[in-house]
Amino acid sequence: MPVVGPSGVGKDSVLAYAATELRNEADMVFVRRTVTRPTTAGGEDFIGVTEKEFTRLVENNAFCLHWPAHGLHYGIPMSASAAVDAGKVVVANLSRGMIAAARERFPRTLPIAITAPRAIVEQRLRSRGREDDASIALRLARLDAWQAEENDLVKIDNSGSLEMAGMALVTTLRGLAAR
Ligand SMILES: Nc1ncnc2c1ncn2[C@@H]1O[C@H](COP(=O)(O)OP(=O)(O)O)[C@@H](O)[C@H]1O
Ligand SMILES: O=P(O)(O)OC[C@H]1O[C@H](OP(=O)(O)OP(=O)(O)O)[C@H](O)[C@@H]1O
Repeated sequence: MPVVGPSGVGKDSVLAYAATELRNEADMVFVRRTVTRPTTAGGEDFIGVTEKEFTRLVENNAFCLHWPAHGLHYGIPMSASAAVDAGKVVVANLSRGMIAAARERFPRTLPIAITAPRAIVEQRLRSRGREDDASIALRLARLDAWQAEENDLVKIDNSGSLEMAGMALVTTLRGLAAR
């Protein structure tokens, strides 16, 4: 299931909360993304590769979905596709622009949109401290890149505590696993 929303809204934090809460549930898989960012950058648990390595992985069909955004490349490993085939609920931080591709490849896709007002997103990007001003500007420029179709997704408000949004994601995922 794609977890989407603008950079800085809290997708990785909410995902990490849910992953911890659901760690003993064998039918849930939280995907580790491959990103062209140094592994030392911190934040989400990701596989850091160079641009060259990423291109090689694309050529070798190592990703079921991949996309560029704010100067980086992001990939979802093919193992995620195998987990979907095995009937697991597979959860990954995705670009909003990849929802259509995800739906095409995985018909049961239900996007989960994490939301918060602009001022909160901006403040979170700054306090995260991982990006410089230029990188933050690229992320803020994409804030309104996409408007959710109300019927086609689940929305989770992350303007309050992480626990509230995290538990909302846990409840949503448990509901999907029970379908
Ligand atoms: N509910 C919350 N309350 C306070 N801070 C939050 C909350 N959710 C996320 N954050 C903080 O906001 C920043 C951006 O969150 P992150 O999970 O990296 O966002 P994204 O994955 O959407 O880019 C991080 O520093 C994180 O600790
Ligand atoms: O097309 P968009 O919906 O704007 O998304 C662009 C990228 O930003 C999001 O990642 P994330 O927020 O994790 O990026 P960051 O950690 O590099 O800021 C999302 O998962 C994409 O990789």
